[in-house]
Amino acid sequence: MKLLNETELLLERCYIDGQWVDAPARLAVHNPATGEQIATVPRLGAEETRQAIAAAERAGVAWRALTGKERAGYLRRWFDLVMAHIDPLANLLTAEMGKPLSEARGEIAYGASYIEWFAEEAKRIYGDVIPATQGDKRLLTIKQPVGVVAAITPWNFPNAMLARKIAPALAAGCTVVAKPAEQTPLSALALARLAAEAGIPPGVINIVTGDPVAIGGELTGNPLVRKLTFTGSTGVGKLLLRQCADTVKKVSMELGGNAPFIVFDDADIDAAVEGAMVSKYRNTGQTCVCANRLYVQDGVYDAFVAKLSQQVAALQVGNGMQPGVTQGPLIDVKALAKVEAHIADALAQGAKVVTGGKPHALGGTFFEPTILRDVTAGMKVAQEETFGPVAPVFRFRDEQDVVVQANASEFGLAAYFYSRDIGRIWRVAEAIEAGMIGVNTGLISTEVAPFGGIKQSGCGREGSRYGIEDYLEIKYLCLGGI
Ligand SMILES: NC(=O)c1ccc[n+]([C@@H]2O[C@H](COP(=O)([O-])OP(=O)(O)OC[C@H]3O[C@@H](n4cnc5c(N)ncnc54)[C@H](O)[C@@H]3O)[C@@H](O)[C@H]2O)c1
Ligand SMILES: O=C[C@H](O)CS(=O)(=O)O
Repeated sequence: MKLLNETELLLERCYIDGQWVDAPARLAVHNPATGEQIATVPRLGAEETRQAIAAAERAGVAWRALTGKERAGYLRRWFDLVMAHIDPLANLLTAEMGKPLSEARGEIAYGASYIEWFAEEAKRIYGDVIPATQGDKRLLTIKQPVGVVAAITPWNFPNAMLARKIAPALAAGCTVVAKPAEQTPLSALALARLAAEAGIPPGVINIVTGDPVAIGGELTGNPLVRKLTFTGSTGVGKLLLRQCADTVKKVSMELGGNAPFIVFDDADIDAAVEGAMVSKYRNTGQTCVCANRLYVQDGVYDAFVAKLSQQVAALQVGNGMQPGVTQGPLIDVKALAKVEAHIADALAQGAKVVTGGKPHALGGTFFEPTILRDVTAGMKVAQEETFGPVAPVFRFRDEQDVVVQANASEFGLAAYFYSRDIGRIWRVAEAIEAGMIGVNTGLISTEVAPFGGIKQSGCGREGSRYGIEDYLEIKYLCLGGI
């Protein structure tokens, strides 16, 4: 296997129809830890997107004609190449997004696990033979690829969110035109470089960087695109849903979250603190499944806050490339301003800072890991996704009270709770309105389980044996005259 170095994986051109495409108009890519410009990529628009869609349409003819096993072979080689390049890919990811290198390596392996998973699922796309109701008929179904898929992805997991979309699409026989977030295009371009190295034919994967509105307008309006898969904020998701309506596209939406994290008085408090740390502060609190609201029963509230505070104090804030750093910078000044606004709003309504609460002494977009106590439902930290290292800790009285509080959100992506009472575990797991629930754990994401939300956190599922269905159409065949 030929290994590419970091320079070969740092692409500053788009990938369309197997060609690396340049353009004079540029988008700058910055390292959020230092503010330095690390690269520029083409600022493309609707015309180049049209060309990419046409290329995907052309490539789809041969790609869908392959057997599932043949497509699996390509995906397997791509997986092997991604894992063989985990170090340069992680360096690129940390440079453009800021997360600590250890988390970046974890993300590369996590994204690759979806490629591996769907390399296997590609061989298991089954139809049905249906018992006919008339003697001269034979009924069956077959599953066929949707066609050209548009993928739009966020900056917080620039590798894994794209792999989680391209892998099932290609496994199903679809082709893809993807637009990564303008803050973090390099991971997507590096993935495409390795896909080309794996022999995935030109036009099967296309990466377009540039003006999100112009590119998104073409991806959602072009009738050749038969499906949109989006991961990002609920606001943008709603806009894209509306834009897809005119051509009635299939859609998958992985949107915002506001996860409740509940600690009952019968919980293992040390385990709950450990779970809160990973759920709240992973990726510096910039994940869609982060604990956004921590609810602790009255009897263990003070003990939990004290233990959590000790753990938070041990977090190391800094440049993600430095050994030992566990909290990187926020992605940009807009994200920093939102965190500050949420804290100011909470303090104005009576909350107290237990630890942190202000921008870090390092400056830039670094922020002190924060715990707030005595918070209430009317605060922004309860109603909105903070998307930063802030843990607001709410009190609650009893099971019924906390389920009502937890469900008082338009979001329903992830939720977590800690209890050692099996009856309570079943009652609360069935009552909480979320697509995914962690019970006595703060880390739930895996390629083998269905990832996705309900309510305004989205529709569809990624990963698991369900994830490929969103890229397939079921065709019913009725054979008469038998
Ligand atoms: N549910 C999930 O799996 C999941 C995963 C990661 C992030 N998210 C959510 O994403 C949000 C943070 O990511 P973000 O700030 O990148 O979200 P965002 O919605 O601002 O951007 C996401 C993507 O949409 C693009 N975009 C923005 N406006 C667009 C438009 N008008 N037309 C077309 N494309 C457009 C952006 O360029 C980016 O590529 C949070 O709300 C987080 O919860 C959800
Ligand atoms: O932020 C969104 C990601 O989906 C988080 S996870 O890595 O899949 O848990």
